[in-house]
Amino acid sequence: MRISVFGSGYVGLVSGACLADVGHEVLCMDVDPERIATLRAGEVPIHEPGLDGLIRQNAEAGRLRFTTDTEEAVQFGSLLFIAVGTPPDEDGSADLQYVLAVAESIGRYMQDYKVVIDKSTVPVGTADKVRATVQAALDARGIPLDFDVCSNPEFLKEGAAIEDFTRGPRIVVGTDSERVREAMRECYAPYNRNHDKLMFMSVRAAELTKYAANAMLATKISFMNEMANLAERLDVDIEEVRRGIGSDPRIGYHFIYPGCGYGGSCFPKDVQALCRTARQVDYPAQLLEAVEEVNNRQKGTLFAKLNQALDGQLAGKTIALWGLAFKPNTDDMRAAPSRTLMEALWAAGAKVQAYDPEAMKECRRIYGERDDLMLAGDRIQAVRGADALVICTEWKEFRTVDFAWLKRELNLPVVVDGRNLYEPKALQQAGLLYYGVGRGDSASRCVRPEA
Ligand SMILES: NC(=O)C1=CN([C@@H]2O[C@H](COP(=O)(O)OP(=O)(O)OC[C@H]3O[C@@H](n4cnc5c(N)ncnc54)[C@H](O)[C@@H]3O)[C@@H](O)[C@H]2O)C=CC1
Ligand SMILES: O=C(O)[C@H]1O[C@H](OP(=O)(O)OP(=O)(O)OC[C@H]2O[C@@H](n3ccc(=O)[nH]c3=O)[C@H](O)[C@@H]2O)[C@H](O)[C@@H](O)[C@@H]1O
Repeated sequence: MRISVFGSGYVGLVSGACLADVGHEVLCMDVDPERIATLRAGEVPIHEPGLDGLIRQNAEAGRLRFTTDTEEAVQFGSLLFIAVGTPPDEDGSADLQYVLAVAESIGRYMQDYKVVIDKSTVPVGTADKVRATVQAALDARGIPLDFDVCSNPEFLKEGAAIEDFTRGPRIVVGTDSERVREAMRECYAPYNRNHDKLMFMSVRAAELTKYAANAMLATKISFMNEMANLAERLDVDIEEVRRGIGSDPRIGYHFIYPGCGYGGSCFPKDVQALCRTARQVDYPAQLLEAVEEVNNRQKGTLFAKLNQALDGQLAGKTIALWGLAFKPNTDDMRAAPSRTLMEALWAAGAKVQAYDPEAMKECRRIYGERDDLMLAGDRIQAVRGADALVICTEWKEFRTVDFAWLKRELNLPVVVDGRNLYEPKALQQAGLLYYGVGRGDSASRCVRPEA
């Protein structure tokens, strides 16, 4: 099939490359000329494991192309995927301007029947707005052309995006049209061989399914962070509790890792947008509002622990920071807990020596050159001369540490572990003061972020 993808970010590029890989002819379009030039030069503007190779192979095979030409992209595909950003508006609701700009272009340039597919995460009712926008542009041209709009939300995770796209448990399609059902069956047939993963439903149900999935996962995390904070005050190790509840298949082990709060481009904005939708229909979503509140508080927890460990004497101190990305295997720092921590440390007059395996360039782009930020070449350099160490991201290379070495390097023997990577006893035996999240042995050192 001929497929155009509007928006060549995480979702657009991964979807485009994966669909090309199973034999479709794909044209990825983006309004950012630099991004398209980079892609045409054979480079990938984001860090996503496996994506470089997939793009290269399919571009070389001529199945995957890139353009900034909207008209060409509208006319190329019979399936037009919208995968542009839906950032939060000032009031927290999803900003649909990019989605509707694509819809307007589709109406302006289409010459024959198209299936318009909303892959961006959009509030319930957006497909109607997309349909109205395409129709208005067609009406302005005075051309009666047929088209359908469906919802096909994306559930991939950054860092495992290709695996999630190609082997995800379900493909949700919201439509009431048989013609669309057939087109989507054909599009996803190569991913739908062993058992039928396609789930057809109403457009509005598909739109809400996406928010409900993210809200559920975010709720699990905030719930566990709440339990961790409680465990800390009750002298219980939350890691024992996590294993205890995860073994119940009704609960499961996924998404119950306590930590320094969820970040990324999606959970924070999607929980906020769903709260906003709820308020618009006069239903204050108390649970969701609390999920967000707990998360915001949790993001302050590392600073609070460090501040307490250093008796409020952060001014002039140098803090080593391992992990800048909002999670491992990505360079993405959007809403990352590391940013909340660094900004609080700077405000308190401390310096940061940071290292991340992938996000150094992104950190430099966000914060530029500053006297209170040293970007280290590796984790060892980040620790050298520092007073204390904080871990914000659970990259594999941070899991194994010689604690005796760490004790020798740090001026003060303080380690704040925002991802519970270590066994408290091992650090304590090495003479380090260990602060995890909800760890029994550090229970006496529980800290209220707001304190
Ligand atoms: N990042 C993720 O892991 C996931 C994101 N989503 C959703 O998918 C959507 C896209 O997210 P990302 O790929 O992360 O965004 P992104 O910010 O990485 O990429 C969006 C791209 O769209 C381009 N763009 C903006 N206006 C355009 C237009 N009129 N025509 C063509 N391109 C245009 C931008 O230049 C940018 O390159 C969002 O709604 C997001 O919530 C859904 C699942 C996973
Ligand atoms: O809509 C989206 O964009 C995507 O949002 C999330 O994916 P992503 O944000 O890439 O990353 P996650 O692995 O879900 O992690 C999000 C945040 O939660 C944190 N987290 C995750 C799991 C956990 O147990 N504890 C925890 O604190 C991570 O550290 C990270 O900061 C969802 O997992 C995807 O299914 C969804 O498609």
